[in-house]
Amino acid sequence: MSIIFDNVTYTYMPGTPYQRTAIQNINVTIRKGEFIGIIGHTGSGKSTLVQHMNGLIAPTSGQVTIDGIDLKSKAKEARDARRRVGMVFQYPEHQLFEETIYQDIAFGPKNLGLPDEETDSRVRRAMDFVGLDYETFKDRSPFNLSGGQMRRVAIAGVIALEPDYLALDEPAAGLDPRGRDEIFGQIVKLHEKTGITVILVSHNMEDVARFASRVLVMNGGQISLDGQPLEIFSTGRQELEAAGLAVPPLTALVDKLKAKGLPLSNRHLTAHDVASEIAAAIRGPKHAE
Ligand SMILES: Nc1ncnc2c1ncn2[C@@H]1O[C@H](COP(=O)(O)OP(=O)(O)OP(=O)(O)O)[C@@H](O)[C@H]1O
Repeated sequence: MSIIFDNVTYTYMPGTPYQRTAIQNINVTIRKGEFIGIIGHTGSGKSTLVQHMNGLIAPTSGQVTIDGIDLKSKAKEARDARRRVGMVFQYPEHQLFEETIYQDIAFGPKNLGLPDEETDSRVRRAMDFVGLDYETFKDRSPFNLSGGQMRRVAIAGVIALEPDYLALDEPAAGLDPRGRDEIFGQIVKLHEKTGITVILVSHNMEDVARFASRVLVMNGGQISLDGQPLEIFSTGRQELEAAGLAVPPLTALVDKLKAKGLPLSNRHLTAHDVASEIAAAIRGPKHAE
């Protein structure tokens, strides 16, 4: 069970003066249950890559398959496969439009033709996952909420479709630190409880180091690094900098982690330790955790 990119290249507006190849010869397998972070400089191809995952755009050449099904196919099974990937875009709250929070979250399941009872239980489960109390919020307008709450409603709408894969493009963009923590806390909880595969695009290396068990670094439309957070943020440092990404000094961190005898393959310890050390390096010794 996986999403497989087989030699995928995508060119915007081919044959025009504006032609632009955004991703090139991408070969990557996203296995079920992974929590993948995708980082890279502006314009490196992150969004283009992610939009292939639910067939929103189709490769100019190469193939994307989900659980063995070619997404480009017109067959019903390909449509079903595309639905297995929930997509949360930047500022998803801009897509809220119903009068109540309930109606907004129920929109997707209803559109799938699910019976009211099933729709209702999905709305309840989705609200629970994003930490919105059903009775308190169901009849409220989605437009009288804080930025973080609005975003949670939007994410609940995607979760209510019960996808196997969840791709999020900068889900915390524009939120304050509390809002960021809320959103990421809910995503991590969802991942841990349901085993949903998460693909997280972010400019924020701290977030990626904290939550992802695998990191892909995009540079010039290609995947220049693919590995565990500790490898990427330490040994991959030169490549990160070549990709225009500023990385806090980590040599000391790596030595420290090695001295602690942390198993480099332990994803929780590794990712969490890297994150808190990065946070400490950024904030300075005064606020070190
Ligand atoms: N709709 C489009 N039409 C033409 N070119 C596009 C389009 N969308 C993206 N591009 C170009 O494709 C390349 C990759 O863009 P993409 O949005 O995938 O990068 P990104 O890494 O997600 O960037 P950001 O971090 O700014 O969101 C860029 O050069 C961009 O200008």
